[in-house]
Amino acid sequence: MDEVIIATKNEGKAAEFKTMLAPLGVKVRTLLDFPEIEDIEETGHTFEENAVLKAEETAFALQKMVIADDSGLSIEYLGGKPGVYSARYAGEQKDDAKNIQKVLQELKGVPHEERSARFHCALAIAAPGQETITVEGTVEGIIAEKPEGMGGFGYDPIFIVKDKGKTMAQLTKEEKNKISHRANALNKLQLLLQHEDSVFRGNKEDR
Ligand SMILES: O=c1[nH]c(=O)c2ncn([C@@H]3O[C@H](COP(=O)(O)OP(=O)(O)OP(=O)(O)O)[C@@H](O)[C@H]3O)c2[nH]1
Ligand SMILES: [Mg+2]
Repeated sequence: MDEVIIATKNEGKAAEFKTMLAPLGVKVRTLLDFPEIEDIEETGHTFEENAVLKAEETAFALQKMVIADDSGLSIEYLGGKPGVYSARYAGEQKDDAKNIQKVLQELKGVPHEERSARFHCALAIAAPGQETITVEGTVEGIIAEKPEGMGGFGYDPIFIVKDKGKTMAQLTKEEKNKISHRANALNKLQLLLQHEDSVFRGNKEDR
């Protein structure tokens, strides 16, 4: 494999995949390099369903193997919201600052011990004529009272990583890319792809 296509238009995700895949020496391209591919409607009810939709539609359109990422934040107190609606939680225009404000407003006055949250990342790898494979990674956290830190993207400034006591946006890129939901999912996928021949033979029973 000398090239990987990530079916995302999210610049934050694209940058993280490029950094995390750099040690493999493969060229990483994203949908930012294929502007002709239109937005894919994310009609699934789970991160996994949406990752599969994005991966399969893009693999079909490009006739190549692609990886898609569907990810988001689940907050226990909000019954799992914003969940699969994370990108557009505060409105159709994806706006990270407005999404953060909406979450903080909804958690106003909620005590620290009831602010548990989890980031999810579902990855799907699809190729024309082959069975799609999915993996999921998570990381546990607590929603902060106010945004802290300048790194990352999305909800990172309000997500205190449980094991670090800092927000995801206060971690260095290297630290985030070691412990993030996306890093966990990608590690699982890499383990599977080490057996690429059998995985891509196309039959689950073979694995
Ligand atoms: O603080 C964060 N740190 C992260 O590491 C992270 N990963 C995902 N998210 C949030 O979840 C949405 C994904 O939605 P999503 O999977 O549909 O992606 P997207 O619509 O932005 O791009 P695409 O990949 O679909 O093209 C994003 O927009 C973010 O709001 C994150 N927030
Ligand atoms: Mg999306």
